[in-house]
Amino acid sequence: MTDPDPVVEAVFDAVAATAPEIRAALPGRRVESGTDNPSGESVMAGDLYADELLGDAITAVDGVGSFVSEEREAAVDAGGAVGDGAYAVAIDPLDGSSNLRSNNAMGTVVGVYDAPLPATGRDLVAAGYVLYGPITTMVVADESGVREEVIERESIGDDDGGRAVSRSVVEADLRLPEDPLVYGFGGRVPDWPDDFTAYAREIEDELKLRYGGAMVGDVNQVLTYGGIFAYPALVDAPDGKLRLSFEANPIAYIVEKAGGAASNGEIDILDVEPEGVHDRVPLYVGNGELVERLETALD
Ligand SMILES: O=P(O)(O)OC[C@H]1O[C@](O)(COP(=O)(O)O)[C@@H](O)[C@@H]1O
Ligand SMILES: [Mg+2]
Ligand SMILES: [Mg+2]
Repeated sequence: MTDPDPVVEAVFDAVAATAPEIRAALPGRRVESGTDNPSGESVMAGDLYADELLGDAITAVDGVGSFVSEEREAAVDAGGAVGDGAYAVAIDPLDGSSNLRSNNAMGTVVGVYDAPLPATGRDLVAAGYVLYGPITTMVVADESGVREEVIERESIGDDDGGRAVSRSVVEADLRLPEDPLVYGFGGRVPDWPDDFTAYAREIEDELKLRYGGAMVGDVNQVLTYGGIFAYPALVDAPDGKLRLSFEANPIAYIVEKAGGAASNGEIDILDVEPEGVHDRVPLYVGNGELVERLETALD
């Protein structure tokens, strides 16, 4: 067992401390902000708020040299030299924010890289996500494995401004169950390529559909019950929808550390070479056997 990296721990302390604040701020931020992000998608008020809070909290961590967000065009210089003692932290501040209006699950995704971005997922030293479900949980993966914590506000007293947060580890060694149960595939079925549709038809016969429209929630179901999540290549969008640096790489890192696999349809997600920090990539992630079958089906 390797000792925890203090910078990684401080990053996830910052994320955990921010999570209840983000959650508490959502009720008044279920509307569009009027701006588009670098991926050309409409930004919700909740996206902007989460991005600001997390940006402030993460850039304040000693040992973070650079902060990059799905909602920002350029990296924020946080002080240290990335790759030379400092890390680059990439976030999707609010994942699944189209679920804000319908009050369904959402998340925050975090990747800690030891190389300047864009970098491959092999440069991740840790990754995690917060899931704003009926309870707030945080899953963190690093070299030593994957754990799940429950995050709660400890007190709403005046002394601490309501900011004290407790973290309880509820699963110290999270592993993907061997027998898969659920699947969730994004995109409109008519937009799926024929080879993926054929694969989906097989999976529909074997597993139970669970799709909530937030990658973090859908992947968390796969981690809990076993199965496969995909946001596939689409006929008119061969790179799919999800972003490599902020979404696919951190999720691939977590699921692989939990004993599963992640692919872009051809190779391990973690080996995909990015051209830019906002690149998109198809993502197929879950039990190894299901991901291998998918790769064969897309040959
Ligand atoms: O609405 P669709 O097409 O099902 O897309 C859902 C996917 O888009 C996302 O919401 C994209 O993430 P953002 O909300 O961070 O842009 C994923 O969480 C989810 O898997
Ligand atoms: Mg997202
Ligand atoms: Mg987002």
